[in-house]
Order: sequence, then structure tokens, then C-alpha cells
Amino acid sequence: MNKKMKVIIVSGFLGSGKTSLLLQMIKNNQYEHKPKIAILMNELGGFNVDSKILGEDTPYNELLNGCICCDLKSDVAVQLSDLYYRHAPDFCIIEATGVAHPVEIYDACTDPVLTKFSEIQNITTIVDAKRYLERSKYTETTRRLMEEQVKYADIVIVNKMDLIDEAERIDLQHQLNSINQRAEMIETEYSKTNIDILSIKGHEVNAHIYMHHGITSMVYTFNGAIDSRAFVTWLSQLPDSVLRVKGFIKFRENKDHTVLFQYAYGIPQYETEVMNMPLKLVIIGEGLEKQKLMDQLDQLQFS
Ligand SMILES: Nc1nc2c(ncn2[C@@H]2O[C@H](COP(=O)(O)OP(=O)(O)OP(=O)(O)O)[C@@H](O)[C@H]2O)c(=O)[nH]1
Repeated sequence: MNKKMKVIIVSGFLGSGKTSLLLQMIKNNQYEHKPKIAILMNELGGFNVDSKILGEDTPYNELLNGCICCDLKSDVAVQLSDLYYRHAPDFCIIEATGVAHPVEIYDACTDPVLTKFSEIQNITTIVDAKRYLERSKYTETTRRLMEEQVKYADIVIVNKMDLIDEAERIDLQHQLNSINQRAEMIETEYSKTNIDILSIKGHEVNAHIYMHHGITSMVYTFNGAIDSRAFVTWLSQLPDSVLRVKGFIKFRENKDHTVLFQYAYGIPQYETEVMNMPLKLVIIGEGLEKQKLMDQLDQLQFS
């Protein structure tokens, strides 16, 4: 019988650094034995920006338009089986949506259909250091979700350390340890770590959780380039309820280049893409005012 495929569940709130970690693991494949890694990505929206960033060489499947924890649980078995039978990877990393509860994904992975050929290796949670420290500004449910993502982790990657100072670092360490004492904690910038995440065998989880997070997403499609200054002005007036924006845009000043745009916790990032990508923007937030955002983006597009 073939060896079982080991499943790593990567959780972590919106924009914390999950895809950055995946990129490190795949592109720098620092593991001596070069295991074959497949990816299952879950996105809240109907458009997956991150799979476009990953490139073509890594086997991956995606679960779009919902959350494994809410309505795609049964699809996990279908997608993991497909990856296993088509590619026979040593590992499959599941990148959960930022609003997923890791235990619900764990549950989905214990489907009897899957246990024949796969086993859960560990839950790795990424924490956005600053956002975690300031989590009191979110709703009770979101705050609890952030804490439970830490509570059930076997490995906690405390990311974005460049954005906090030493006093905040000590405070954060204390807060994380009070929630989870057994996890391996690693502080990182841009999710860069030397630790062999694949080889750490986690604990069994015996809890069952159902959490409704109330976070939704929308996708906006641009027909062409937009004005960069108007875009920056739009960004600057976004309410705190907008938790994450990402996608591809073109600016009128440089129509030939597509830009990968990322916005997490108030910080925008622009990277020029070499390939032409669909000009779509995904917006995720708590109680999004979708029509208002659509109207604002229409204005950007058509003025
Ligand atoms: N300053 C800083 N920015 C970071 C760091 N790690 C990631 N980022 C940026 O944060 C943004 C989100 O990073 P991702 O790796 O896409 O986060 P994610 O958890 O996959 O995000 P979603 O799955 O879309 O919720 C990107 O703009 C990254 O470049 C870090 O250590 N420091």
C-alpha cells in the first residue's frame, strides 16, 4: 500500500501571511528529501488571487465561493481524493480562508473516505502580530475566532514582527502563551522560517465546533485601467469593517502592466505582475456595504 498523504492545515486570520508561508515552502523547498507537496486552497470569494501567485508547477485544487467550515465540508473529501489519486503527493497543505476555524477543517479531514489514504499531520496557525494585539476593535465573534485559531494550533507562526516593538512583542508572547502553551511558537517576518513544518506531528483534536463568523466577500471586475490617485483616495476612506482587499489592477499611468494589489490591516502593497491577469478585486469584511463599495468602484472605473 502507498504511504499515506499527510495533511497540514494552515489557518490564520485574513491577511496574516498564509500564502506567504506557502510560497516559502514551495518555492524554496528547503527540505532535504524534497517531498511532493500539493495545495488545497479555500477562498471566500469566487476568484482566487493566491492560486495565480503560486504558479503552475504545484498541484493544487481550490474550493471557491464559501468556507470549508460553513458549507464546503463535504467538498474537502472530493478535492483531497482528487489530489491524492492524480498526483500522489507526500503532503497536502490546506490553506484555509482567514475566517475558518481550524477544528472545523480538522473535522472535514477526518471523513472516513479520507482516512484510508491520508492523515492529519498538524495545524499551523499564522498570527498577524499587530492585528492580534488590537483584536479588541473587532466583534466578539471575530476576536474569539482569532484566539481559537491559536488555541488549537500545534505550530504558531507569529508573523509581521517588523510591525511591532519590543514591549508589544513581550505582551503578545504572554497573551499567546496564556491561550496555548503546548504549541511551537516561531516569530517571523514575511512568514520566513527555517523550521520544518512538514515534519512536526501535532496532537489529536477531540473538540467539535460550529462558529458562524458573519464575514462576507465580494468581487469587483474592472474593464480597464483606473486612475492611481483616485484609487489611493478610495483606499484611504475605507471603513475598518473592510478587513482585506486583494486582486489585480492596472493604472492609467502604466497601462501595459498588471499590478498585484494587497491590502491587509490598513497596509497597501503593490507588485508588478509579469503576466496578464483578470482585473478583479476581492474585498472581504465584517458587514460589508456591498452596494456602496460597488458604486464607489464604478466611479473609479468610469470617471
Ligand atoms: N510588513 C509585513 N507584511 C507582511 C508580512 N507577511 C506578509 N505581509 C503582507 O501581508 C499581506 C498578506 O499576506 P498573505 O501571505 O497574502 O496573507 P494571507 O494570510 O494568505 O491572506 P488571505 O488568505 O488573503 O487572508 C501581503 O501584502 C504580504 O506581503 C510581514 O511579516 N510583514
